[in-house]
This record gives sequence, structure tokens and C-alpha cells, in this order.
Amino acid sequence: MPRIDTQPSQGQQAFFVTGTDTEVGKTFVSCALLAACADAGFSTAAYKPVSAGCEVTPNGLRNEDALQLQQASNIALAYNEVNPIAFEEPIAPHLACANLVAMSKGQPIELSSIHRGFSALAAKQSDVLLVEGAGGWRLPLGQNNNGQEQFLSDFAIAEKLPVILVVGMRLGCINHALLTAQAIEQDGLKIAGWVANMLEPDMPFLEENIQSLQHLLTAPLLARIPKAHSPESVKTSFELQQLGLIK
Ligand SMILES: Nc1ncnc2c1ncn2[C@@H]1O[C@H](COP(=O)(O)OP(=O)(O)OP(=O)(O)O)[C@@H](O)[C@H]1O
Ligand SMILES: C[C@H](N)[C@H](N)CCCCCC(=O)O
Ligand SMILES: [Mg+2]
Repeated sequence: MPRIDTQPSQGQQAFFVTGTDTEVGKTFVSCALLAACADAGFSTAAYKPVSAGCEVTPNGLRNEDALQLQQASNIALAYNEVNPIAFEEPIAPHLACANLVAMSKGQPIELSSIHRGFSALAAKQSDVLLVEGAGGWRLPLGQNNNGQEQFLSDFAIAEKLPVILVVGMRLGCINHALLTAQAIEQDGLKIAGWVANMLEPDMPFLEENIQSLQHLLTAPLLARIPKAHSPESVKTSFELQQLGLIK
């Protein structure tokens, strides 16, 4: 099985977690991985730069993914550090943003602010820093103030982040995984590995689907995540050495 080059455990390792679609388990898998890293003695932080689907609270908008990532990180992070850009409606973020801009209630998203938030978290020097995307790889962010079309993948590309691809195991995932992997690699990024997330444990030919993906993807399979009641309960599914995380 192909393996990525493993790095010595020096400095921070940051990863961008993407998925074959929205709702495939990026947050669930990220929280499990953060728990695995914490158990192995690593300090951890997480970033959810853009969220859509938030509760309105007296402290501002709160997104469930970001709250879970904040809780799963073992260094103290303020909510706004984890999730600087949040939209109330559970829709494509660029549409939520355009709607606010049209009502003069918001500004276009600027990639530079996503980079600034990332740099601020990176400066905390956790051993591991996970960035969860939103939706799939090519998530649009809309046009910036200069009319330039932006995508969340542009951020990962500029930061040269290795990518973890979460594959929600259900019919159709092979095509989605292959297209996503092709796009990531054509964007010049390395896929550190992929995760088989058992969204539908009764999927016919589940094992054969995983084997097909192992055969067709060049990146290594990092973990098989069973359907479980909590990310914490599946944290032992990872072999952290595969991500170059060695204590
Ligand atoms: N292995 C699993 N076992 C049990 N529940 C899971 C598992 N993976 C995901 N889920 C559940 O499926 C739903 C979607 O997962 P999750 O929120 O992690 O998806 P996502 O890819 O992060 O979605 P989004 O694009 O909104 O960020 C959640 O309710 C989550 O708890
Ligand atoms: C609201 C949802 N759970 C996600 N946070 C946003 C998913 C956006 C998908 C956009 C698209 O690619 O069509
Ligand atoms: Mg999520």
C-alpha cells in the first residue's frame, strides 16, 4: 500500500480535512482524530474558517461543528478563533454571504481574513492543527471586494496544507472520492490519506467498495470509522504514524 513520507515529530503539523460531500463526517472524523492525537500526548487545535447553519445566541452565531471542534481541541481556544466567519442559514456560504451583502448587512468574504485566522491559530504552536472545510473540496466563497472569485480550496493551496479526505461510505462515493482526489492533486496538494466513514454500515458490498477505493486512490487509507455514538469512542481507529505523528 502506498504511504506518505513520514516526518519527524518536530514543529506543528497542520491538515485540511475535506470530504466527498457535505454531511459525510468531516466533523465527526476530525473530532475523533483530535481525540486520538490528545491521547498520544499531542497538543491540538482546530479551525473551521467558514460555517453555515448557526444558532443565534447572546454571544453571537454558534455553529455546531465549530463548537465540537473547540471542545475536542486540548488547547483553550475562543469561539471566534475557531470559527471567524459564520452564517445563520444552513446553505452554501457564498449564497448566505451574498444575501447579507445585498441587504447591506455584511461584507464579501476575503480569503486574507481566513489566512489571518489560520496564522493566529498556528501561532499557538499546537502540535496538531486541523482545519475543517465546509461542504466538499471546491466550496465557493463568492467574489471578494475586487470581484475575484474565491474558493476555500484556494486557502488550503496557498498554505500548502496536506489534505485528509473523508469518504462517506455510501453508493456513489467512489466517483465522488476519485474526482475529489484528482482535483486536490491537480491543485498541487498531497493527500495525506483518506478515511472510510461508515455512514451506512449495511451498505451492500461495503468491504468491496473500500477495497476499490484502496486500489484506485494512491493515498493511504488512514482509518475505517464505524458508525458510533461519539467521535471519542472511535479514536483508536487511527494509526497516527501514518500521518507522520510520532511521539
Ligand atoms: N461514524 C459516524 N458514526 C455516527 N454518526 C456519524 C458518523 N459520521 C458522521 N456521523 C453523523 O452524521 C452527521 C454528519 O456528520 P458531520 O457533521 O461530521 O458531517 P460533515 O461532513 O462535517 O458536514 P458539514 O459539511 O456540514 O460540515 C452528523 O450528525 C454526525 O454526527
Ligand atoms: C450547511 C451545510 N451543512 C454546510 N455547512 C455547507 C455546505 C455547502 C455546500 C455547497 C455546495 O457545494 O453545494
Ligand atoms: Mg462539519
